[in-house]
Amino acid sequence: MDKSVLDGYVHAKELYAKHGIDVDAVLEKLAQIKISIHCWQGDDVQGFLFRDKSLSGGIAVTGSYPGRASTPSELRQDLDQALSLIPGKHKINLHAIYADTEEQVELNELEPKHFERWVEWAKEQGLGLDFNPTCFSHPKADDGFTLSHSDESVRKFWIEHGIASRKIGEYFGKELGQPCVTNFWLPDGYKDTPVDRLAPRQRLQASLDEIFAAPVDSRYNIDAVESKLFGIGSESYVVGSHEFYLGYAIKNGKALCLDSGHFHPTEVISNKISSVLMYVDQLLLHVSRPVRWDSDHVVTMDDELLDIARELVRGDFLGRTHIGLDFFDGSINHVAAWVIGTRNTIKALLRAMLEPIDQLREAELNKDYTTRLALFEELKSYPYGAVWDYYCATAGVPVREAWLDQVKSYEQDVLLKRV
Ligand SMILES: C[C@H](O)[C@H](O)[C@@H](O)C(=O)CO
Ligand SMILES: [Mn+2]
Repeated sequence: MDKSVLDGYVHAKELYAKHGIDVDAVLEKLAQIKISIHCWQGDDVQGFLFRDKSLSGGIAVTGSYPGRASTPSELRQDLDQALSLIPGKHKINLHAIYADTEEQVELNELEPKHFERWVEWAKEQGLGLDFNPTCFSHPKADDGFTLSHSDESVRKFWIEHGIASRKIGEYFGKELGQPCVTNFWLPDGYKDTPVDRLAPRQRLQASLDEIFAAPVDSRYNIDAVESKLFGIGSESYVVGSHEFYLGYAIKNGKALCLDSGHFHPTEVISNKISSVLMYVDQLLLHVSRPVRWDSDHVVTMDDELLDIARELVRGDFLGRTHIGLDFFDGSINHVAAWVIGTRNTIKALLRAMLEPIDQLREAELNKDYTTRLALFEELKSYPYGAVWDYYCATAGVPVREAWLDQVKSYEQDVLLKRV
C-alpha cells in the first residue's frame, strides 16, 4: 500500500478515536453492506427481450454515449469492470427484460431457466441478485396502465408477470444463499385529471393481492412496492402513490421502496426513513438524484445522499434496509456512471459511520444545540477521505480517481470497439 495512504489513515484514526470512534471496526461494518447495483444503467434501460421496443412508462434516458451493452454477455462484462473498481461485495439488480435466453418468451411466461446464466455468473463472482417485473416498454403497457388496467385480460397478463417474477426472485435467493428483493414499480396513471381516482387503486390492490397470494418462500424472496408522484404522461395522477403503497406495505407486511426521485422536489426521502421503519419491517431504497424532476441523474455526494446515509446509521436501520441504486445517464460512460454512483453511496455510509453519534445525541438531549451545530460543522472537514482511500486500498480497488484511467482504457479497448 502507498505509504501516504497508510500515513493518512493512521492520522485519521487518531482524530476519530478522540471522539470514541473505532475506525477499524467501522470499516469491518462497512464491508458487510451490500449495494444493489441496477443493471439498467449499463444499456439505457433497453433490456434484451424486446429490442425494437423503446423505453416507455414515463421514464427517460437522455444521451447517446457510445459503447452501451447490447447483449447479456456485454452487460456482465461491463458490470465486471465496474465491480473491479468498487470496494466490497454487492448485488446486481435485474429487470425482467434482461432475461438471458434465445427463446422468444413473453413476460408472463418467464421462468427461472431464462436467468440461469445470470445466476451462474453471480455465483462465480460471489454476488447476490435482486429482481423487478418490467411493467413498461411493452405493447400491453402502451396505454399507460398495467396492473390497474380496466381490461381484465390485460390486467391478468400483468398479474401473471408479477407471479412469474416472484418465482424468479425465489430462485435467485435459493441459488445464491441470500434473499432476492423483488420490487414492483408500475407506471399506471393519467396525463390529465381523472374522474375516478379510486377504481384504478382498487384494481391495483386486487392485482397485488393475487400476485402475493401465489406461494413463494419468504426466506428467499422479499416483496417490495415502489410508489411515484408523477411520470411523463402521468403528470396528474399515479395509481401507485406514496399513500397507496405505504398503506399496502403496512397492511400486507411488504417492504416499502422509497425512490429519492419520486416525491415533490423539496420533499426528501431521508426524512421519511425513520417514520416508515416504525411501521414497516423492511425498507428498499432506490438511491437516485432528481434534478428538477425524476431525472435519474448519477448519485453524487450531495446533502441528501449524506442525510440518507446518516439516517440509516443513526437509526441503526442498516439491517432492515436494502440499498439499491436507480439512475440512468446515457450522456457519460456507462461503466463510469456505475462506479461514481456506487462509490459515492458507500462513501456516504462511511462518512455517516464516522460521526460521534452518542456525543451528538447527548448534546441534543441536553439542549446544547451550540455543541451539536459546532460538531456537525467541524466534522465536515474531518479526514474521512483518508479512511476511504485506505478502505479502497485494502479492498484491492483503485484509490481516489485512479479508477478513471481503467475506465478510459476499457472504453478504448472494449466499449468503442462495439458495433
Ligand atoms: C427501471 C426502474 O424500475 C425504474 O426506474 C423504477 O424503479 C422507477 O424508479 C421509475 O421511475
Ligand atoms: Mn426507482
